[in-house]
Amino acid sequence: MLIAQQKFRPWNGVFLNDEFLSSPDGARRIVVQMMRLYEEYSSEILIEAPGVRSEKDWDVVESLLRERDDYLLSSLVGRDVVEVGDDKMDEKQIGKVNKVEESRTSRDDDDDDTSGSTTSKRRKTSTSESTGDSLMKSNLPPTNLPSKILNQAAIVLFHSHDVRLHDNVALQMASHHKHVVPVFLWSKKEQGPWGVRGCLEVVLKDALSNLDKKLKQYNLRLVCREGEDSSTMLREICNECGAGAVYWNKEHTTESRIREETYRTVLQEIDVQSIECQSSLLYDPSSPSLAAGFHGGGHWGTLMPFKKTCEKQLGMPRRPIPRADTFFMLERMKGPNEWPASKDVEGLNIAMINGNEEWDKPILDRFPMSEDDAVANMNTFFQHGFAKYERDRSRADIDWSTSKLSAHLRIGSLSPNELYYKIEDSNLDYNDRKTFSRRLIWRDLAYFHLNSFPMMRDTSIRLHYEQTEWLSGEEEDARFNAWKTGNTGYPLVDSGMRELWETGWMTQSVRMVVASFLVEYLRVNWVRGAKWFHYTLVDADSAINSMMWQNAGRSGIDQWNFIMSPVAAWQDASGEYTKKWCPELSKLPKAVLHKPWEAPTQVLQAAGVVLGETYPTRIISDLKAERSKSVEAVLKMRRANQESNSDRGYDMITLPDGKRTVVFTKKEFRIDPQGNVIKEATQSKKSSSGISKVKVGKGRGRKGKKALQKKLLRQEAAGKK
Ligand SMILES: Cc1cc2nc3c(=O)[nH]c(=O)nc-3n(C[C@H](O)[C@H](O)[C@H](O)COP(=O)(O)OP(=O)(O)OC[C@H]3O[C@@H](n4cnc5c(N)ncnc54)[C@H](O)[C@@H]3O)c2cc1C
Repeated sequence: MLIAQQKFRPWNGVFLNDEFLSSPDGARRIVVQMMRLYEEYSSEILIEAPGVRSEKDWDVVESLLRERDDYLLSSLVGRDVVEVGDDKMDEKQIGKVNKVEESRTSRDDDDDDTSGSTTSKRRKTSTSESTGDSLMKSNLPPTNLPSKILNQAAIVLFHSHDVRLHDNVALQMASHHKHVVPVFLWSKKEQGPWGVRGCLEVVLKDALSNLDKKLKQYNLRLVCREGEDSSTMLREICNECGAGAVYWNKEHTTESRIREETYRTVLQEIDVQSIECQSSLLYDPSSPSLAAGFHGGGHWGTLMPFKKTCEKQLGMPRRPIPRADTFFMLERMKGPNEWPASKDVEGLNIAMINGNEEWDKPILDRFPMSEDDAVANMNTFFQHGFAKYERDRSRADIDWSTSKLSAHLRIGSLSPNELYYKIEDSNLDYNDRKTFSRRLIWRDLAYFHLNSFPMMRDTSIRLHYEQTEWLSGEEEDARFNAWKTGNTGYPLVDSGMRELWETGWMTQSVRMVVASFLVEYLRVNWVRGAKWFHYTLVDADSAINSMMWQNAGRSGIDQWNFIMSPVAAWQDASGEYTKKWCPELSKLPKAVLHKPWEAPTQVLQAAGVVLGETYPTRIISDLKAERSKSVEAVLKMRRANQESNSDRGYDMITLPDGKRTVVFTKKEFRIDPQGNVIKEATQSKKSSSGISKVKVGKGRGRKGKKALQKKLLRQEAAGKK
């Protein structure tokens, strides 16, 4: 009717060409073309109210917007898109589960780490924020559901790794539906020992509450349900909303994999699509495939080979969705006509504080958990710490020596892709930014390890290390209790453990000191330390935590090739850190602050310190003797497991595909077939694997030595295949 009216009584000053006036299809084509053009130039479209009066009119507008978006996606992503809204599409083609994988951009150049500056130039040319361009970089796959399903509600599940609206792939994908229902399902029972508990509950609750507030700004909300079994709740909520699809971001943990499998089954039973996305890591940890043996410049599953493999096999990480796009998505998104029943976030049985203790306050004061807080935190770090990260990152006494973004990354209030490209697009020289950038690859690596060894949270990856003898009984309990309460008598260790208890956080270098102390000197099994950390950390992440504890406990893919001294305390060169967390020592001079037992009596008196009264005496005093016992325990276990010993005395482990591989093993643990520690000044003439005689001792530079060691390992790995 409108076309006929415009043909015969056109509005003044409005030109409509013949194609537009020829038919509704012609008009639609022109409108979509114009919308594309606006979108390309980032112009916002205002929809005039008199023209859109009813639900039906609005449906037309939405279908136009979808058509525009799908065109942009198909042309930019450069692949065939199933027409959104094409009901003729055979529904069987859709498949019950649409796995939304990271799409892969091929890179034929090898990103050698040393060539970082050229890489950075190449990356920096591609930072245009124009919508279409960024959609291409973000590589979001188009939704390929027929309009029948798109016209039904989509449920978007939020868990504990993706509590954000921006750069949330599941939410972005679901936004193609007519109605969207954001949902959080909480089952305390399903958490288990490595799920959300302790301090993590505090930050999760705050993040959920802030998410709900933000959604309300867009007339949306977070529907929260609580019960024993989340899949039953999911089924109920799907039925109540008449949902056509459920979207979620995979969490990549051992328990989430089981839960997601149950969801898929339940949804299939009620004929609802499950759409799984990936948004909490740079790469899906099940995607890269590492060959056994000495691989790409390092042992299996270590950082640089992993990074290079990901880049080669999967391309560079996905670019984040531009913030403007998130805004427009939320502006357009509509909730259901009637919202399903929901609990308040505050009413959920998460981090319930009994009594007046308010132990959550210092945690939330330090780590407020909204998306805005995450961005503010990130920006402050980039202003004050980023440029000095290479130099200061081990210092616990310098503010912003590290980013303190771990809780946001863990809960997902900050997208790792956003942080990654904030680093990569910065003006900082490659050598000044590379370590910080690699921290995000470490995160991914931890999930790769967990994906490969699901039992690693409490069982040694080097399985034979399960036989290591640790301290036991009352002595073990006494040492462990002193450690966890910050009463070991070693000020740096106690400062770290007190900071952890009070605020849920410690910088990495102090985490290493306390972990090393527990394992190497107190001789307590690393699993107890890992459990305590998991309970007390704001960033408790069962993949990263166990990777680090396994390495500290020597049974991981890596072994720390150093021992952190509890006394040297270069992490607290000024002493301010210890003075803050052990205030009873604050009047001690710096020279004895980290070893008060060495202070003369008058110095202690002047500082008001009475060891054993105002501050504990040392729980162990002969550090050297304790360390020797630790080394002896490992050697004893290794001697009893010669079949896991390579020709050069390295540990061998079995990979998930059944292949055996060599993993780095500290020199002090390398033994020959007779069980003697290998003294490695000169390699033996020719080992059974055919390694030729090479001098690796004196007379070669550090680089030369490293190169030779690599060569030997390569030869060895080749021999083992
Ligand atoms: C024994 C031990 C246990 C740990 N447990 C956890 C844990 O449960 N959760 C956790 O997030 N980190 C853990 N870490 C790693 C690291 O200590 C923290 O990520 C870091 O201290 C957080 O502070 P930040 O955000 O200022 O880090 P930054 O130095 O600013 O690093 C930026 C981000 O990179 C990631 N990252 C940094 N270091 C590592 C690492 N070694 N491995 C993987 N990712 C890393 C984190 O997400 C971090 O937020 C552990 C380290 C040790 C030694």
